[in-house]
Amino acid sequence: MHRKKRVFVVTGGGTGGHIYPALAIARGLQERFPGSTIHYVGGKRGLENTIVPREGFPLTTVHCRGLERSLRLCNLAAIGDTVRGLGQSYRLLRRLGADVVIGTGGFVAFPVVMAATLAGIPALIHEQNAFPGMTNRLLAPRAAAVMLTFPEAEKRLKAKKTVLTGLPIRPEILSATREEGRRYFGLPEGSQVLLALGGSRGAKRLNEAMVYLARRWAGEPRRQVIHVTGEVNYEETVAQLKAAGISLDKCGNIKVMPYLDRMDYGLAACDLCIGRAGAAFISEVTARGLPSILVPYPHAAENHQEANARSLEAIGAAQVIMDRELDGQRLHDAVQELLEQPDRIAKMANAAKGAGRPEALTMILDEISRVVMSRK
Ligand SMILES: CC(=O)N[C@H]1[C@@H](OP(=O)(O)OP(=O)(O)OC[C@H]2O[C@@H](n3ccc(=O)[nH]c3=O)[C@H](O)[C@@H]2O)O[C@H](CO)[C@@H](O)[C@@H]1O
Repeated sequence: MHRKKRVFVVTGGGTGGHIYPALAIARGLQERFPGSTIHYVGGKRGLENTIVPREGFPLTTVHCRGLERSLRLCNLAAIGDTVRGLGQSYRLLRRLGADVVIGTGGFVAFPVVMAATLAGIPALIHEQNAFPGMTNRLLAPRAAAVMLTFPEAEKRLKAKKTVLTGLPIRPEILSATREEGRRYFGLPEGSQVLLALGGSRGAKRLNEAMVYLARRWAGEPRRQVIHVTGEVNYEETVAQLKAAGISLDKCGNIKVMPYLDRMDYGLAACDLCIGRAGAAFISEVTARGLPSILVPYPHAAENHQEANARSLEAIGAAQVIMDRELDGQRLHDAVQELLEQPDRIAKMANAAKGAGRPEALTMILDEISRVVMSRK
C-alpha cells in the first residue's frame, strides 16, 4: 500500500476489448493507491461513454479518429481530429497534474499517451493481442514500458522495455470450482463437457457447425454440450436444431443459451472449449488451464485473432480451425478425436496452464508502481 496520493490517467476506448482491461487496471490502482485520483480519458463516440460512468470513474472525452489504411481525403480530417485531441489531452494532463498515464489501445489512447510523453509524464501501454494494434505500434517507442498479453507481440513493436504480464481477468473465473460449475448446469457425474461460444456476440458459422455436432451427440448422457449462441443468433440456432430433429427437452445433454452470464461456471465445468480467439477469452481459458479448439474471427483488425490463436497452437495448448475451413463434420471429428485421447487433452491442458497468467493484474500494478516510484 502507498501513502502518497497520486494522479493516474487511464485511457483506452472504442470497444470493450480496450475498455475492460483499462477498467480492471483502474480498479487495481484504486486498491493499491488508496486516496489517489484515477481519471479516465475516452473518445467522444466510443463505448467508454456508457461503460466508464457506470463503473464510477470520472471521464473526460477528447477528439480522436482512426486513420484509414489507404491514402484518402478523410485522413486529413483524422489528422485534424488527432491534433485537436492532442492539444486537449495536453491541457487536461497538465490541469490534473497527472503522475503517470496508462493506455490500453484504441484510437483515443494515441493523443492521450502522446501528449503525456510530450509533457514529460511517463506513460505505460498494455497490448491485448499477439498482433499489436496500430495505436500501440505507434506509441510503443515512447512508452516507459509496454505490457504484453502474448510474447509474440514483442517482435512486432519497437519498445524500450516490454513486460509479459498477461491480461487481467475477472477474479471469479479463477475461483470457481469444477463442482460448482457442474452443479450450476446440472451435469451428470463422469460426463465429458464441451463449452462452445463465439465471442461476446456469437458466431453464426460456429453455431451451424455446433448444430451438426448436436445431431451426432443428442441423447448421449456421457457427452454434454453447453452452447452459447450469441443474442442475435439464438432463435435461428434453436430453429436449426428443431429442423435437425433435436428436441432439447428430450435429449437432455445439449444446453443452448443466447448468453452466459456465469462464464466462470461454464469454464469451470468443461473439459474442452471451442471459441473465437479474442484476447479476453484466451486469457480466461489459459488461466484455467483448459484445452481449446479456436476458430479465429477472420475480420478482426489485421487478423489479430489468428495471431492470438497461433500463439496457443505453437505451444500445443490449442487446435486451430480457420473459419473458412469450419463445418460440422470437421468440428465434430476434431472434438471427437481429442476427447478420445485423454493423454493429448491433458498435455494441451498443461500447456494452456503454462501460458496462463492469473497474476496479470498484480504484475501490471507492479510495473506501474515502479514507474510512479521513480518519480519524485
Ligand atoms: C471481434 C473482435 O475484434 N474482438 C476483439 C475484442 O474482443 P472482446 O472484447 O469481445 O473479448 P473476447 O472475445 O476476447 O472475450 C469475450 C468476453 O466476453 C465474455 N463472455 C462471452 C460470451 C458470453 O456468453 N459470456 C461472457 O461472459 C468472455 O468470458 C470474455 O471475457 O477485443 C480483444 C482485445 O483487443 C480482441 O482480442 C478481440 O479479437
